[in-house]
Amino acid sequence: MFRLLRYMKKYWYIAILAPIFMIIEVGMDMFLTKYMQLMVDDGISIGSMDNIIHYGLIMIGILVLGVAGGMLSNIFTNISCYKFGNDLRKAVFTKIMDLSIHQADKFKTGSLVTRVTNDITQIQNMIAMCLRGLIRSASFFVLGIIFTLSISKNFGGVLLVVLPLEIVLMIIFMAILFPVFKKIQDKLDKVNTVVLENVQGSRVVKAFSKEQYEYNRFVGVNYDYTEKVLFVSKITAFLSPLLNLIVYGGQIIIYYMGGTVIVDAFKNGITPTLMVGQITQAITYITMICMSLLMLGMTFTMIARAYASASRINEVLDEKLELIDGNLDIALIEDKDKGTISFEHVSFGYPGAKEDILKDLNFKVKKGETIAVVGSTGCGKSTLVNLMVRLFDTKSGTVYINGHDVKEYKKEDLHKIVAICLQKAELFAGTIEDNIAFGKPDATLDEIKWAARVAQAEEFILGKDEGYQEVVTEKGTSLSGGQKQRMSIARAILRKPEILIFDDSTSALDLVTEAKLYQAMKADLSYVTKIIVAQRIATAKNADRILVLDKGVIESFGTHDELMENSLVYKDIYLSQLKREEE
Ligand SMILES: Nc1ncnc2c1ncn2[C@@H]1O[C@H](COP(=O)(O)OP(=O)(O)OP(=O)(O)O)[C@@H](O)[C@H]1O
Repeated sequence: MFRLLRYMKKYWYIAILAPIFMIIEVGMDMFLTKYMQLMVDDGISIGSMDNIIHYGLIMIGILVLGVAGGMLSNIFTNISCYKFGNDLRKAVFTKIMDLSIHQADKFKTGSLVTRVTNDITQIQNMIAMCLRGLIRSASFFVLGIIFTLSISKNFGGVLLVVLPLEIVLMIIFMAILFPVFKKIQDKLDKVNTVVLENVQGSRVVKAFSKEQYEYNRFVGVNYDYTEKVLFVSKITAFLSPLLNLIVYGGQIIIYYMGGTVIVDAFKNGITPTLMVGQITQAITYITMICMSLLMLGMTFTMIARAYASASRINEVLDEKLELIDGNLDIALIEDKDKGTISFEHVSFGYPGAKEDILKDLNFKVKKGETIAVVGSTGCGKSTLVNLMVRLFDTKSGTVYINGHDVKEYKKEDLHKIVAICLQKAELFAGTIEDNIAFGKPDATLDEIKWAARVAQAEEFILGKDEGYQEVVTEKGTSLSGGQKQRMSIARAILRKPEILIFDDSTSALDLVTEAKLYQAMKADLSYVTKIIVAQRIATAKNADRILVLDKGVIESFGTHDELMENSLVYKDIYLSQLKREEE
């Protein structure tokens, strides 16, 4: 956990002011109690109005200083803690963005959300508690003991009984509670995971009428989480009254001891060594000491909870990045290599899978060529193109883009050269213009319109009430599947990459629109190398060459006519689709 405190380093000068002002507040509280005693014993008891006014004015001054100290302490605590939380959240988020897809899958989305939000809040609260509460409680505790003993050494005996009892009680409670904190965070992960899955997949849930099933799943994980949290609150609910019992016990003993001294003095006609005000003062201190011990206990509970959260955050921060950027200067890429792709002995398998999905692939693509990738579903087409944008690294062999191993590139540079349009069109909350300009925020409206025109999106965009300014939701519910695909195509085109990849990105377009799209791309993007993953032979047929994947290997690679002659797999797919169309 201490490692995470490095994010506090920048704000140490603000953080240090919080306990300083807190000590002022505590000091003033102590003095206030002292002046209350003087007010009783040296003012009210002897009927001196002058002393009452004198002590009253001092008490007002002390109060003002105490309140100011408390307020400033709160302000500095909050500033430093929120800034710490902000920086830590940024660091964890950045790390999450750098994780490979396998690594993100390993943590699960719901758990990553809990870590960035709730876990960081736990640490933030713990630091606030330490800056304010720990210093406050520790000061009250130490000063309380000193002030109590300064009234009468005999009260030390009361502390010797009360404090060990309280400490033992708290140790028992902590031992019960500490192991539960990690479990609470894990249960919260599960709640977040189910919520996220349902928000992301709400259409599927509705389409399959699985609302009740999903509701039951949510109720299950929510119940588990609530059970754990309730367990902690039930235990804590016992702690407070039990501690109060000990405090009241201590107060009764003090009343008894103090009362005995005063009564004995009256009986013997001598001046008592203790005054009424001092007994009240001792009672206040004993309560203060016990309460501060309770607060210390609470602080340790928060430290334990934050410790569990910190280890979950460190798991993310310590995750060794799989995809480390290279340092290639893309300005040095030779013109003859631009727009080329080459796979040399490339094999790839997903972690944990028994067999490789891609086995020893070798092929080259020239600048400006249009290559279609076909094959049965699940044969590895998306995996193949994902290797070109380095969403994963190969298990063996090398993928060359523009003549350089993809590992040599900085991710940002590689994605300037290669743009991919993923199978599932993802939109973000914002206008149509924002969504198209996502990959090139400085694009002019003319460029955006050009990209939309090539992507065959202009017509439907202009049909919207607000045109390019029409607001779409994150899930793009106001757009059809084909419209979303065309926006996502426009987004990739706008970047004017050297290599453009469509991963089954036109599956929702009718054949006429698809043909128009490829025609427009041929006219406006002839210099761009295009890789088109396609299910439909009608899409693949017009490509310069077609790569047929089968059982992880390249079954054949050639033009439509060549493949119709030489490739059994291609011919099979072609004939089955033709038959389906005829039927
Ligand atoms: N993240 C992953 N982890 C483990 N296995 C995966 C992962 N992604 C895909 N696979 C598996 O790898 C294989 C190839 O998947 P891929 O998506 O590349 O196939 P595809 O040919 O594009 O399929 P489709 O035509 O249906 O889109 C499939 O068997 C799939 O189950």
